[in-house]
Amino acid sequence: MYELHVISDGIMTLTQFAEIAARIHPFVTAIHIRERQRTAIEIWNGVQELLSNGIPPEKITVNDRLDIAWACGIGSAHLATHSIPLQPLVRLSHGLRIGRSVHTVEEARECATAGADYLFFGHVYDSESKRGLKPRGLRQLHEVTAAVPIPVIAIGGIGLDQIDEVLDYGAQGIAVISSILHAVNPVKAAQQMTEKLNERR
Ligand SMILES: Cc1nc(C(=O)O)sc1CCOP(=O)(O)O
Repeated sequence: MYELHVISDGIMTLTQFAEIAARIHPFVTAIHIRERQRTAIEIWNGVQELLSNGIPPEKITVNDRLDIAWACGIGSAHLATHSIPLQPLVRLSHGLRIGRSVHTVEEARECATAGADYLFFGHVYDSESKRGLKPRGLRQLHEVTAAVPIPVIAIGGIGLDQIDEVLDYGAQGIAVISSILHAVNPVKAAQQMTEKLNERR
């Protein structure tokens, strides 16, 4: 089953994000709070808003903060290149699904060996979030997917029209910010993407 991850944009409030999440969660695999500028208690409160809006805990992910994931009893945590190393965390994961963003084949191999459950690879296409940085492209996506035995989720500039292509290049799903959160109708966008992913199941 191909995965659809939706990530907070770091711009809207977490209350606004939780309102959108409440409407789109039936169509998505994971809802990520990725808010580098926010404090632990703000992220904690964001998770509580997601939970009280009816998002199942197993669909909620926080970036970089395994402590918050553990304390809130949610399903997963997602680490970045600047996060602490995976290996000691994996030993302590207590059933948490742990993802990791990677940007090279080498990093992908290292993180898979260290015990990551899945990877994000990007940015595949031009992305507003990575303005001025050259996208890594489909060929490198394919190299990463071929190099590791765990699911690789494509990220960066992905909308409905890119889904077929990234799956053709080996991605096991997609992760998005703008094509759902900034869509005129986020529910319709999430629904269309899920339908497209399910067609390819
Ligand atoms: C959060 C993030 N991480 C990336 C990476 O390459 O690791 S690209 C990205 C931004 C994704 O936003 P959009 O779907 O709007 O392009």
